[in-house]
Amino acid sequence: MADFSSLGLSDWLIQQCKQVGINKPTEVQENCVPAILQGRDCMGCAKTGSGKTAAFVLPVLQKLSEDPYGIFCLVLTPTRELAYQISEQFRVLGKPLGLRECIIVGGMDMVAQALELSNQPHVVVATPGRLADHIRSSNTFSMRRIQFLILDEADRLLEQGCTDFTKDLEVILGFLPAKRQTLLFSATLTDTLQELKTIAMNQPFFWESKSETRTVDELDQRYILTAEKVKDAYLVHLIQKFTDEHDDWSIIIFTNMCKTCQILSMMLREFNFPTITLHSMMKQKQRFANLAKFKAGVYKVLIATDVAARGLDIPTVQVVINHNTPGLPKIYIHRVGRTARAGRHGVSITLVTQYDIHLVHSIEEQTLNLQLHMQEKEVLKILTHVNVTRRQCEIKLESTEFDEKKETNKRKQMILEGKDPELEAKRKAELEKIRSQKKKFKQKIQENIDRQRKGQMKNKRIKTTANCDQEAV
Ligand SMILES: Nc1ncnc2c1ncn2[C@@H]1O[C@H](COP(=O)(O)OP(=O)(O)OP(=O)(O)O)[C@@H](O)[C@H]1O
Repeated sequence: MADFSSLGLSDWLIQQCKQVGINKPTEVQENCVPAILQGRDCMGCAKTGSGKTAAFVLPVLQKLSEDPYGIFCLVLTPTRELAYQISEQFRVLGKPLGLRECIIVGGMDMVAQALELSNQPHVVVATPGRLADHIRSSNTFSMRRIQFLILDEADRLLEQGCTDFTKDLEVILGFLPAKRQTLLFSATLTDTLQELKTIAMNQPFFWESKSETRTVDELDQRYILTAEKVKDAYLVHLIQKFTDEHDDWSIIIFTNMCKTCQILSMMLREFNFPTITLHSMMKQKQRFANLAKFKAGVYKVLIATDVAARGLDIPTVQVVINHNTPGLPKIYIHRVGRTARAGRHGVSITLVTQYDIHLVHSIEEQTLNLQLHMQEKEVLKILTHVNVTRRQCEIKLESTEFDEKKETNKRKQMILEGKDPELEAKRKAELEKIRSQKKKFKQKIQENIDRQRKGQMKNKRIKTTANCDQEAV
Protein backbone atom coordinates (compact mmCIF):
# COMPACT_ATOMS: atom_id res chain seq x y z
CA MET A 1 0.00 0.00 0.00
CA ALA A 2 1.21 3.52 -0.87
CA ASP A 3 1.97 6.15 1.74
CA PHE A 4 0.88 9.78 1.61
CA SER A 5 4.24 11.15 0.42
CA SER A 6 4.19 8.88 -2.63
CA LEU A 7 0.79 10.36 -3.50
CA GLY A 8 2.41 13.78 -3.90
CA LEU A 9 1.38 15.42 -0.62
CA SER A 10 3.76 17.76 1.22
CA ASP A 11 5.36 16.96 4.57
CA TRP A 12 3.40 19.57 6.53
CA LEU A 13 0.14 17.98 5.36
CA ILE A 14 1.33 14.45 6.13
CA GLN A 15 2.34 15.61 9.64
CA GLN A 16 -1.05 17.18 10.09
CA CYS A 17 -2.76 13.91 9.02
CA LYS A 18 -0.68 12.00 11.58
CA GLN A 19 -1.83 14.33 14.33
CA VAL A 20 -5.43 13.29 13.70
CA GLY A 21 -4.67 9.57 13.36
CA ILE A 22 -4.57 9.43 9.55
CA ASN A 23 -1.36 7.53 8.87
CA LYS A 24 -1.87 5.49 5.73
CA PRO A 25 -4.13 6.37 2.82
CA THR A 26 -7.31 4.39 2.35
CA GLU A 27 -8.04 2.94 -1.08
CA VAL A 28 -10.15 5.85 -2.26
CA GLN A 29 -7.46 8.30 -1.12
CA GLU A 30 -4.67 6.29 -2.72
CA ASN A 31 -6.50 6.31 -6.05
CA CYS A 32 -8.14 9.73 -6.19
CA VAL A 33 -5.54 12.03 -4.57
CA PRO A 34 -2.89 11.70 -7.36
CA ALA A 35 -5.50 12.26 -10.11
CA ILE A 36 -6.77 15.39 -8.37
CA LEU A 37 -3.24 16.69 -7.86
CA GLN A 38 -2.66 16.19 -11.60
CA GLY A 39 -5.50 18.61 -12.22
CA ARG A 40 -8.12 16.11 -13.35
CA ASP A 41 -11.83 16.14 -12.59
CA CYS A 42 -12.64 13.18 -10.39
CA MET A 43 -15.57 10.94 -9.50
CA GLY A 44 -14.96 8.75 -6.46
CA CYS A 45 -17.38 6.03 -5.41
CA ALA A 46 -16.33 4.21 -2.25
CA LYS A 47 -18.12 2.59 0.66
CA THR A 48 -19.39 4.51 3.66
CA GLY A 49 -16.74 5.45 6.23
CA SER A 50 -13.85 4.86 3.81
CA GLY A 51 -12.35 8.36 4.03
CA LYS A 52 -13.81 10.06 0.98
CA THR A 53 -13.76 13.45 2.72
CA ALA A 54 -9.98 13.44 3.20
CA ALA A 55 -9.66 12.18 -0.41
CA PHE A 56 -10.77 15.64 -1.57
CA VAL A 57 -9.71 17.80 1.41
CA LEU A 58 -6.03 16.79 1.19
CA PRO A 59 -5.37 17.60 -2.50
CA VAL A 60 -7.33 20.86 -2.20
CA LEU A 61 -5.19 21.94 0.77
CA GLN A 62 -2.05 20.93 -1.09
CA LYS A 63 -3.00 23.05 -4.11
CA LEU A 64 -4.17 25.92 -1.92
CA SER A 65 -0.82 26.02 -0.11
CA GLU A 66 0.92 26.47 -3.48
CA ASP A 67 -1.25 29.44 -4.51
CA PRO A 68 -3.37 30.69 -1.61
CA TYR A 69 -6.30 33.01 -2.34
CA GLY A 70 -10.03 33.22 -1.65
CA ILE A 71 -12.47 31.96 -2.72
CA PHE A 72 -10.42 28.95 -3.83
CA CYS A 73 -12.78 26.03 -3.26
CA LEU A 74 -16.53 25.48 -2.98
CA VAL A 75 -17.97 22.32 -1.41
CA LEU A 76 -21.68 21.58 -1.79
CA THR A 77 -23.40 19.04 0.40
CA PRO A 78 -27.07 18.12 0.97
CA THR A 79 -27.38 18.63 4.75
CA ARG A 80 -26.40 21.38 7.15
CA GLU A 81 -24.85 19.02 9.69
CA LEU A 82 -22.65 17.55 7.00
CA ALA A 83 -21.51 21.01 5.95
CA TYR A 84 -20.22 21.62 9.50
CA GLN A 85 -18.50 18.25 9.56
CA ILE A 86 -16.70 18.82 6.24
CA SER A 87 -15.71 22.31 7.29
CA GLU A 88 -14.19 20.89 10.47
CA GLN A 89 -12.00 18.48 8.44
CA PHE A 90 -10.75 21.42 6.38
CA ARG A 91 -10.12 23.43 9.55
CA VAL A 92 -8.21 20.67 11.34
CA LEU A 93 -6.08 19.56 8.39
CA GLY A 94 -5.57 23.09 7.07
CA LYS A 95 -4.54 24.59 10.41
CA PRO A 96 -0.87 25.18 9.49
CA LEU A 97 -2.05 27.20 6.48
CA GLY A 98 -4.13 29.53 8.62
CA LEU A 99 -7.07 28.34 6.57
CA ARG A 100 -10.17 30.52 6.54
CA GLU A 101 -13.33 28.54 5.85
CA CYS A 102 -16.94 29.58 5.93
CA ILE A 103 -20.19 27.65 6.27
CA ILE A 104 -23.26 28.76 4.32
CA VAL A 105 -26.34 26.80 5.37
CA GLY A 106 -30.03 27.52 5.88
CA GLY A 107 -31.52 28.25 9.28
CA MET A 108 -28.60 30.49 10.28
CA ASP A 109 -28.10 34.27 10.14
CA MET A 110 -27.91 35.39 6.52
CA VAL A 111 -26.33 38.79 7.18
CA ALA A 112 -23.44 37.27 9.12
CA GLN A 113 -22.96 34.77 6.31
CA ALA A 114 -22.93 37.54 3.67
CA LEU A 115 -20.23 39.31 5.65
CA GLU A 116 -18.14 36.14 5.86
CA LEU A 117 -18.49 35.57 2.12
CA SER A 118 -17.36 39.11 1.36
CA ASN A 119 -14.20 38.48 3.41
CA GLN A 120 -13.07 35.98 0.76
CA PRO A 121 -12.54 32.79 2.76
CA HIS A 122 -10.32 30.13 1.17
CA VAL A 123 -13.00 27.45 1.35
CA VAL A 124 -16.79 27.75 1.34
CA VAL A 125 -18.85 24.74 2.46
CA ALA A 126 -22.52 25.18 1.67
CA THR A 127 -25.93 23.64 1.19
CA PRO A 128 -27.24 24.60 -2.27
CA GLY A 129 -30.43 26.45 -1.23
CA ARG A 130 -28.78 29.05 1.01
CA LEU A 131 -25.80 29.62 -1.29
CA ALA A 132 -28.14 30.18 -4.25
CA ASP A 133 -30.03 32.71 -2.09
CA HIS A 134 -26.82 34.65 -1.46
CA ILE A 135 -25.96 34.59 -5.16
CA ARG A 136 -29.44 35.86 -6.07
CA SER A 137 -29.52 38.59 -3.45
CA SER A 138 -25.99 39.89 -3.11
CA ASN A 139 -23.17 41.26 -5.25
CA THR A 140 -20.59 41.51 -2.50
CA PHE A 141 -18.72 38.31 -3.33
CA SER A 142 -17.46 36.54 -6.41
CA MET A 143 -16.69 32.91 -7.14
CA ARG A 144 -15.30 33.59 -10.59
CA ARG A 145 -11.82 32.46 -9.59
CA ILE A 146 -12.61 29.26 -7.76
CA GLN A 147 -10.37 26.38 -8.69
CA PHE A 148 -12.34 23.52 -7.11
CA LEU A 149 -16.03 22.65 -7.06
CA ILE A 150 -16.79 19.61 -4.91
CA LEU A 151 -20.12 17.84 -4.71
CA ASP A 152 -20.15 15.62 -1.64
CA GLU A 153 -22.99 13.07 -1.65
CA ALA A 154 -23.15 14.09 -5.32
CA ASP A 155 -25.95 11.68 -6.27
CA ARG A 156 -28.23 13.13 -3.58
CA LEU A 157 -27.57 16.65 -4.81
CA LEU A 158 -28.70 15.68 -8.29
CA GLU A 159 -31.71 13.48 -7.52
CA GLN A 160 -35.15 15.03 -7.23
CA GLY A 161 -36.08 13.81 -3.76
CA CYS A 162 -38.18 15.57 -1.16
CA THR A 163 -35.68 18.41 -1.30
CA ASP A 164 -34.96 19.22 -4.92
CA PHE A 165 -31.63 20.99 -5.38
CA THR A 166 -31.62 21.19 -9.18
CA LYS A 167 -32.79 24.82 -9.54
CA ASP A 168 -30.34 26.03 -6.90
CA LEU A 169 -27.54 24.06 -8.54
CA GLU A 170 -28.29 25.78 -11.85
CA VAL A 171 -27.92 29.18 -10.18
CA ILE A 172 -24.67 28.16 -8.50
CA LEU A 173 -23.12 26.58 -11.60
CA GLY A 174 -23.91 29.74 -13.57
CA PHE A 175 -21.96 31.73 -10.97
CA LEU A 176 -18.80 29.59 -11.27
CA PRO A 177 -16.07 29.67 -13.89
CA ALA A 178 -16.25 26.97 -16.57
CA LYS A 179 -12.53 26.37 -16.10
CA ARG A 180 -12.27 24.59 -12.77
CA GLN A 181 -11.70 21.17 -11.30
CA THR A 182 -14.89 19.34 -10.37
CA LEU A 183 -14.82 16.52 -7.83
CA LEU A 184 -17.80 14.26 -7.13
CA PHE A 185 -17.96 11.79 -4.27
CA SER A 186 -20.50 9.39 -2.78
CA ALA A 187 -20.94 5.79 -1.64
CA THR A 188 -23.70 5.47 -4.24
CA LEU A 189 -22.67 7.32 -7.38
CA THR A 190 -23.43 4.76 -10.03
CA ASP A 191 -27.19 5.33 -10.42
CA THR A 192 -26.65 8.97 -11.37
CA LEU A 193 -23.46 8.55 -13.36
CA GLN A 194 -24.74 10.08 -16.60
CA GLU A 195 -26.07 13.28 -14.98
CA LEU A 196 -22.88 13.60 -12.96
CA LYS A 197 -20.75 13.40 -16.10
CA THR A 198 -22.44 16.55 -17.40
CA ILE A 199 -21.10 18.44 -14.37
CA ALA A 200 -17.59 16.95 -14.41
CA MET A 201 -17.09 17.48 -18.13
CA ASN A 202 -13.36 17.11 -18.71
CA GLN A 203 -13.22 13.33 -19.05
CA PRO A 204 -13.15 12.79 -15.31
CA PHE A 205 -11.02 10.23 -13.59
CA PHE A 206 -13.53 7.68 -12.28
CA TRP A 207 -12.74 5.40 -9.37
CA GLU A 208 -15.05 2.87 -7.76
CA SER A 209 -14.16 0.39 -5.02
CA LYS A 210 -14.53 -3.13 -6.35
CA SER A 211 -16.69 -5.34 -4.20
CA GLU A 212 -19.64 -7.68 -4.48
CA THR A 213 -21.53 -5.97 -1.69
CA ARG A 214 -22.09 -2.27 -1.28
CA THR A 215 -21.68 -2.29 2.50
CA VAL A 216 -18.48 -2.87 4.49
CA ASP A 217 -17.39 -6.32 5.67
CA GLU A 218 -17.14 -5.12 9.28
CA LEU A 219 -20.89 -4.52 9.35
CA ASP A 220 -23.07 -7.31 10.73
CA GLN A 221 -26.43 -6.74 9.00
CA ARG A 222 -29.54 -8.29 10.45
CA TYR A 223 -33.26 -8.01 10.04
CA ILE A 224 -36.11 -9.04 12.30
CA LEU A 225 -39.47 -10.11 10.93
CA THR A 226 -42.20 -8.72 13.14
CA ALA A 227 -45.88 -7.91 13.05
CA GLU A 228 -46.46 -4.14 12.84
CA LYS A 229 -48.09 -4.00 16.27
CA VAL A 230 -45.14 -5.79 17.93
CA LYS A 231 -42.49 -3.60 16.27
CA ASP A 232 -42.11 -1.06 19.07
CA ALA A 233 -41.85 -3.83 21.67
CA TYR A 234 -38.97 -5.27 19.63
CA LEU A 235 -37.35 -1.86 19.56
CA VAL A 236 -37.52 -1.45 23.35
CA HIS A 237 -36.31 -5.01 23.85
CA LEU A 238 -33.36 -4.51 21.47
CA ILE A 239 -32.19 -1.34 23.20
CA GLN A 240 -32.60 -2.90 26.66
CA LYS A 241 -30.60 -5.95 25.59
CA PHE A 242 -27.87 -3.78 24.12
CA THR A 243 -27.71 -1.63 27.25
CA ASP A 244 -27.44 -4.71 29.47
CA GLU A 245 -24.66 -6.26 27.41
CA HIS A 246 -22.45 -3.20 26.67
CA ASP A 247 -20.88 -0.43 28.72
CA ASP A 248 -19.79 2.13 26.19
CA TRP A 249 -22.43 2.31 23.51
CA SER A 250 -24.50 4.50 21.26
CA ILE A 251 -27.31 3.78 18.83
CA ILE A 252 -28.93 5.60 15.91
CA ILE A 253 -32.56 4.71 15.19
CA PHE A 254 -33.87 5.76 11.77
CA THR A 255 -37.55 6.49 11.20
CA ASN A 256 -39.43 7.68 8.14
CA MET A 257 -41.22 10.72 9.63
CA CYS A 258 -40.46 13.63 11.95
CA LYS A 259 -43.55 12.89 14.01
CA THR A 260 -42.56 9.25 14.50
CA CYS A 261 -39.14 10.48 15.58
CA GLN A 262 -40.73 12.63 18.24
CA ILE A 263 -43.14 9.95 19.49
CA LEU A 264 -40.46 7.26 19.69
CA SER A 265 -38.20 9.59 21.59
CA MET A 266 -40.93 10.37 24.12
CA MET A 267 -41.76 6.69 24.43
CA LEU A 268 -38.16 5.55 24.91
CA ARG A 269 -37.64 8.24 27.55
CA GLU A 270 -40.57 6.73 29.45
CA PHE A 271 -38.46 3.54 29.53
CA ASN A 272 -35.53 5.60 30.84
CA PHE A 273 -33.38 5.44 27.72
CA PRO A 274 -31.36 8.64 27.19
CA THR A 275 -32.74 9.64 23.79
CA ILE A 276 -32.54 12.72 21.63
CA THR A 277 -33.94 13.57 18.17
CA LEU A 278 -32.71 14.98 14.87
CA HIS A 279 -35.18 15.86 12.11
CA SER A 280 -36.04 18.67 9.74
CA MET A 281 -38.94 20.08 11.78
CA MET A 282 -36.55 21.11 14.55
CA LYS A 283 -34.97 24.53 14.66
CA GLN A 284 -31.47 24.50 13.26
CA LYS A 285 -29.79 25.52 16.52
CA GLN A 286 -31.58 22.67 18.30
CA ARG A 287 -30.46 20.25 15.58
CA PHE A 288 -26.82 21.24 16.09
CA ALA A 289 -27.16 21.12 19.87
CA ASN A 290 -28.74 17.65 19.84
CA LEU A 291 -26.10 16.28 17.51
CA ALA A 292 -23.33 17.72 19.68
CA LYS A 293 -24.85 16.12 22.81
CA PHE A 294 -25.11 12.78 21.05
CA LYS A 295 -21.52 12.99 19.79
CA ALA A 296 -20.35 13.84 23.30
CA GLY A 297 -22.14 10.78 24.71
CA VAL A 298 -24.52 12.79 26.89
CA TYR A 299 -27.36 11.00 25.09
CA LYS A 300 -26.84 7.45 23.92
CA VAL A 301 -29.75 7.05 21.53
CA LEU A 302 -30.30 9.32 18.55
CA ILE A 303 -33.64 9.01 16.78
CA ALA A 304 -33.43 10.56 13.34
CA THR A 305 -35.03 10.82 9.94
CA ASP A 306 -32.96 10.47 6.80
CA VAL A 307 -31.56 13.93 7.41
CA ALA A 308 -28.91 12.00 9.38
CA ALA A 309 -28.59 9.12 6.91
CA ARG A 310 -25.69 10.45 4.88
CA GLY A 311 -22.14 11.32 5.76
CA LEU A 312 -22.34 11.81 9.53
CA ASP A 313 -19.18 10.42 11.10
CA ILE A 314 -19.68 9.47 14.74
CA PRO A 315 -17.14 6.77 15.67
CA THR A 316 -18.97 5.65 18.86
CA VAL A 317 -22.07 4.46 17.01
CA GLN A 318 -22.09 0.68 17.29
CA VAL A 319 -25.66 -0.02 16.27
CA VAL A 320 -28.05 1.33 13.65
CA ILE A 321 -31.68 0.31 13.93
CA ASN A 322 -34.04 0.86 11.00
CA HIS A 323 -37.42 1.34 12.64
CA ASN A 324 -38.88 1.35 9.14
CA THR A 325 -37.49 -0.57 6.18
CA PRO A 326 -36.05 1.96 3.71
CA GLY A 327 -37.78 1.99 0.34
CA LEU A 328 -34.54 2.22 -1.63
CA PRO A 329 -31.35 0.16 -1.24
CA LYS A 330 -29.39 3.41 -1.61
CA ILE A 331 -31.02 4.89 1.52
CA TYR A 332 -30.41 1.64 3.38
CA ILE A 333 -26.69 1.71 2.43
CA HIS A 334 -26.21 5.25 3.75
CA ARG A 335 -28.22 4.65 6.94
CA VAL A 336 -26.38 1.50 8.01
CA GLY A 337 -23.13 3.20 7.02
CA ARG A 338 -23.39 5.38 10.14
CA THR A 339 -21.77 2.47 11.98
CA ALA A 340 -18.77 0.22 11.15
CA ARG A 341 -16.75 3.18 9.91
CA ALA A 342 -13.00 3.41 9.28
CA GLY A 343 -12.44 -0.30 9.93
CA ARG A 344 -14.51 -0.52 13.13
CA HIS A 345 -17.16 -3.17 13.68
CA GLY A 346 -20.84 -2.42 13.89
CA VAL A 347 -24.31 -3.94 13.76
CA SER A 348 -27.40 -2.90 11.83
CA ILE A 349 -30.86 -4.24 12.58
CA THR A 350 -33.82 -3.58 10.29
CA LEU A 351 -37.33 -4.12 11.62
CA VAL A 352 -39.34 -5.66 8.79
CA THR A 353 -43.11 -5.93 9.05
CA GLN A 354 -45.59 -7.88 6.94
CA TYR A 355 -45.89 -4.81 4.69
CA ASP A 356 -42.15 -4.47 3.99
CA ILE A 357 -41.10 -7.94 2.83
CA HIS A 358 -40.70 -6.81 -0.81
CA LEU A 359 -38.46 -3.92 0.31
CA VAL A 360 -36.09 -6.15 2.19
CA HIS A 361 -35.76 -8.39 -0.89
CA SER A 362 -34.50 -5.49 -3.02
CA ILE A 363 -32.06 -4.49 -0.26
CA GLU A 364 -30.80 -8.07 0.01
CA GLU A 365 -29.85 -8.07 -3.67
CA GLN A 366 -27.12 -5.51 -2.95
CA THR A 367 -26.13 -6.28 0.63
CA LEU A 368 -25.61 -9.28 2.85
CA ASN A 369 -28.53 -9.38 5.25
CA LEU A 370 -29.28 -12.17 7.70
CA GLN A 371 -32.40 -12.80 9.70
CA LEU A 372 -32.05 -12.28 13.44
CA HIS A 373 -34.18 -14.60 15.53
CA MET A 374 -35.06 -13.28 18.97
CA GLN A 375 -36.87 -14.69 21.95
CA GLU A 376 -40.36 -13.53 21.11
CA LYS A 377 -41.56 -14.59 24.58
CA GLU A 378 -39.47 -11.80 26.13
CA VAL A 379 -40.83 -9.27 23.65
CA LEU A 380 -44.44 -10.26 24.23
CA LYS A 381 -43.98 -9.73 27.97
CA ILE A 382 -43.53 -5.99 27.42
CA LEU A 383 -45.90 -5.64 24.44
CA THR A 384 -48.92 -4.14 26.25
CA HIS A 385 -46.77 -1.79 28.32
CA VAL A 386 -44.96 -0.52 25.23
CA ASN A 387 -48.09 -0.05 23.13
CA VAL A 388 -49.98 1.74 25.90
CA THR A 389 -46.99 4.02 26.51
CA ARG A 390 -46.75 4.84 22.81
CA ARG A 391 -50.46 5.70 22.64
CA GLN A 392 -50.08 7.98 25.68
CA CYS A 393 -47.14 9.71 24.01
CA GLU A 394 -49.12 10.19 20.79
CA ILE A 395 -51.95 11.86 22.73
CA LYS A 396 -49.50 14.03 24.64
CA LEU A 397 -47.80 15.13 21.45
CA GLU A 398 -51.10 16.03 19.77
CA SER A 399 -52.26 18.11 22.71
CA THR A 400 -49.07 19.86 23.73
CA GLU A 401 -46.93 20.41 20.68
CA PHE A 402 -49.40 20.76 17.88
CA ASP A 403 -49.29 24.55 17.59
CA GLU A 404 -45.56 24.64 17.92
CA LYS A 405 -45.31 21.99 15.23
CA LYS A 406 -47.50 24.03 12.94
CA GLU A 407 -45.31 27.06 13.53
CA THR A 408 -42.21 25.00 12.81
CA ASN A 409 -43.82 23.75 9.62
CA LYS A 410 -44.45 27.30 8.53
CA ARG A 411 -40.85 28.16 9.24
CA LYS A 412 -39.71 25.11 7.33
CA GLN A 413 -41.82 26.05 4.34
CA MET A 414 -40.33 29.54 4.38
CA ILE A 415 -36.84 28.12 4.47
CA LEU A 416 -37.70 25.86 1.56
CA GLU A 417 -38.87 28.93 -0.34
CA GLY A 418 -35.53 30.56 0.39
CA LYS A 419 -36.90 32.98 2.97
CA ASP A 420 -35.48 33.64 6.39
CA PRO A 421 -38.30 33.09 8.98
CA GLU A 422 -36.83 35.64 11.43
CA LEU A 423 -36.51 38.23 8.69
CA GLU A 424 -40.01 37.43 7.44
CA ALA A 425 -41.45 37.84 10.95
CA LYS A 426 -39.70 41.22 11.30
CA ARG A 427 -40.91 42.26 7.85
CA LYS A 428 -44.46 41.23 8.74
CA ALA A 429 -44.33 43.20 11.99
CA GLU A 430 -42.96 46.25 10.16
CA LEU A 431 -45.65 45.99 7.46
CA GLU A 432 -48.27 45.76 10.19
CA LYS A 433 -46.83 48.88 11.83
CA ILE A 434 -46.79 50.80 8.54
CA ARG A 435 -50.34 49.63 7.78
CA SER A 436 -51.66 50.81 11.16
CA GLN A 437 -49.78 54.15 10.80
CA LYS A 438 -51.32 54.58 7.32
CA LYS A 439 -54.77 53.77 8.73
CA LYS A 440 -54.36 56.36 11.50
CA PHE A 441 -53.10 58.94 8.97
CA LYS A 442 -56.06 58.24 6.66
CA GLN A 443 -58.44 58.54 9.57
CA LYS A 444 -56.91 61.90 10.51
CA ILE A 445 -57.20 63.18 6.93
CA GLN A 446 -60.79 61.96 6.75
CA GLU A 447 -61.55 63.71 10.04
CA ASN A 448 -60.00 66.94 8.69
CA ILE A 449 -61.98 66.68 5.45
CA ASP A 450 -65.17 66.01 7.42
CA ARG A 451 -64.43 68.97 9.66
CA GLN A 452 -63.73 71.22 6.66
CA ARG A 453 -66.90 70.02 4.91
CA LYS A 454 -68.94 70.69 8.02
CA GLY A 455 -67.38 74.17 8.20
CA GLN A 456 -68.11 74.83 4.52
CA MET A 457 -71.71 73.64 4.93
CA LYS A 458 -72.12 75.90 7.91
CA ASN A 459 -70.68 78.85 5.95
CA LYS A 460 -72.91 78.02 3.00
CA ARG A 461 -75.94 77.87 5.27
CA ILE A 462 -75.02 81.25 6.79
CA LYS A 463 -74.43 82.71 3.30
CA THR A 464 -77.74 81.30 1.99
CA THR A 465 -79.61 82.71 4.99
CA ALA A 466 -77.88 86.06 4.43
CA ASN A 467 -78.87 86.03 0.71
CA CYS A 468 -82.42 85.19 1.59
CA ASP A 469 -82.43 88.02 4.07
CA GLN A 470 -81.08 90.41 1.39
CA GLU A 471 -83.69 89.23 -1.13
CA ALA A 472 -86.35 89.70 1.49
CA VAL A 473 -85.10 93.23 2.03
N1 LIG B 1 -6.41 7.26 5.91
C1 LIG B 1 -7.17 7.17 6.98
N2 LIG B 1 -6.81 6.41 8.03
C2 LIG B 1 -7.58 6.31 9.14
N3 LIG B 1 -8.75 6.97 9.30
C3 LIG B 1 -9.16 7.75 8.29
C4 LIG B 1 -8.39 7.90 7.09
N4 LIG B 1 -9.04 8.75 6.28
C5 LIG B 1 -10.16 9.12 6.92
N5 LIG B 1 -10.24 8.53 8.12
C6 LIG B 1 -11.32 8.66 9.13
O1 LIG B 1 -12.37 7.79 8.73
C7 LIG B 1 -13.62 8.29 9.13
C8 LIG B 1 -14.62 8.24 7.99
O2 LIG B 1 -14.22 9.12 6.98
P1 LIG B 1 -15.27 9.93 6.08
O3 LIG B 1 -16.28 10.57 6.95
O4 LIG B 1 -14.50 10.76 5.16
O5 LIG B 1 -15.99 8.73 5.31
P2 LIG B 1 -16.83 8.76 3.97
O6 LIG B 1 -16.19 7.81 3.03
O7 LIG B 1 -17.01 10.15 3.51
O8 LIG B 1 -18.22 8.14 4.48
P3 LIG B 1 -19.73 8.45 4.03
O9 LIG B 1 -19.92 7.78 2.71
O10 LIG B 1 -20.54 7.85 5.11
O11 LIG B 1 -19.85 9.92 3.93
C9 LIG B 1 -13.36 9.71 9.65
O12 LIG B 1 -13.40 9.70 11.05
C10 LIG B 1 -11.97 10.02 9.14
O13 LIG B 1 -11.26 10.89 10.03
